[in-house]
Amino acid sequence: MFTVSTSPLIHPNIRNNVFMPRRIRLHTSPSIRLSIRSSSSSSRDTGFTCIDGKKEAKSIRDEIKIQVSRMAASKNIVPGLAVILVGDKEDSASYVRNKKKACESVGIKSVDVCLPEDSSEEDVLKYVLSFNKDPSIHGILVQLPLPSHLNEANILNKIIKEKDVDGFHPENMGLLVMRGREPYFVPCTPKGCIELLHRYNVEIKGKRAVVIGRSNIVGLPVAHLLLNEDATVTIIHSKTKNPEEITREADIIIAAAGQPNMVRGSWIKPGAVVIDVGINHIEDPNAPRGHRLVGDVCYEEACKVASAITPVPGGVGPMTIAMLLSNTLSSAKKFITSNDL
Ligand SMILES: NC(=O)C1=CN([C@@H]2O[C@H](COP(=O)(O)OP(=O)(O)OC[C@H]3O[C@@H](n4cnc5c(N)ncnc54)[C@H](OP(=O)(O)O)[C@@H]3O)[C@@H](O)[C@H]2O)C=CC1
Ligand SMILES: Nc1nc(=O)c2c([nH]1)NC[C@@H]1CN(c3ccc(C(=O)N[C@@H](CCC(=O)O)C(=O)O)cc3)C=[N+]21
Repeated sequence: MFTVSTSPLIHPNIRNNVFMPRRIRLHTSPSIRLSIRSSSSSSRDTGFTCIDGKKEAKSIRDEIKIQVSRMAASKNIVPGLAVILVGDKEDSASYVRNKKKACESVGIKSVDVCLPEDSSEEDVLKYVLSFNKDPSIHGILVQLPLPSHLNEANILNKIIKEKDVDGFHPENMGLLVMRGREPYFVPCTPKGCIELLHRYNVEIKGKRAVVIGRSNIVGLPVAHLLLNEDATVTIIHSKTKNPEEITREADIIIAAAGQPNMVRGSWIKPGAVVIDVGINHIEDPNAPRGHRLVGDVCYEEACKVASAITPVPGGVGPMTIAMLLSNTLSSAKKFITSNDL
């Protein structure tokens, strides 16, 4: 069960450079008594809290917008993000569109390169190397997954770590998992998950956390972030036997398996906090376009057992984009500092 703290909302364990820069932490989310499931940011009587990622992401964007305009006024520098998309997968294209819109909303310059599906590694690398050198670009993102003929590692390794706002470069990942070291950038989705826990005042230290999934993008880095926050962490993957027995022990569950509705109500300890990272399109003849988005957690069941849960959509997804903007802004700040030296 979680201990209660009403104020301050800023978590005492936060490590400045790893999560949001302190000045961006101006949030005013409700402090929740997760342990007794009584007070709530939602209107339900049960004490259940729907963790509003959309709202938190908006407040982060508002703060970033202020900082971007100050940077433009005082230093004449506009943070720049380059996104490379190879192929025409609809969900990738839609993510890139959302990100572009978010950049525009805060005044970050966004440069998109859309390459055909049959592009060679050299075609992609040409852009990566050119953005590496471009002083107006502070962050580079290569949209994943890449078409199967391309070697993802070869391409991601070529993004210089100072512009690796996705945090996927092996050096950044290495620094993330080493004790006492800090990466240049923390991957956006994991960072967004932890940021939501902080913003809703969920205590992590000493709690049992279970992460479902061990991918480089989500599962593995989020497990290390939880460990850095002194949680006791267990990772479940596709070969794990009886996962529900493990999740039932968890105070915090982070589900990132890409399996629609995998986590049932019966998998969750009463009062646990559940972060649902999954983005799954399922067919639904009643939905406007014949399909709808669901997470990895069966929300209808989970909300009867958990004390708090992120919805899909409107949970982790918008936070991922907000963290990308935050990483891009920090990169531009570091660029200014290094040029001032
Ligand atoms: N909201 C957001 O901002 C984001 C959402 N996503 C979503 O999160 C989900 C995960 O993404 P990603 O990490 O990239 O996916 P991957 O497919 O790369 O990894 C999935 C992980 O889940 C594990 N897994 C798969 N099936 C099961 C199962 N039945 N039981 C236990 N573990 C299982 C896999 O295990 P193994 O290693 O053994 O194969 C693997 O480690 C997807 O739905 C994706 O769309 C992703 C990024 C951002
Ligand atoms: N290099 C790279 N970096 C990534 O961070 C990355 C990636 N590749 N490839 C794909 C995944 C997926 N991902 C999402 C981001 C936001 C939403 C998002 O905003 N979702 C909205 C819903 C959007 C909709 O309605 O389709 C929500 O959950 O509310 C979803 C998914 C980032 N990824």
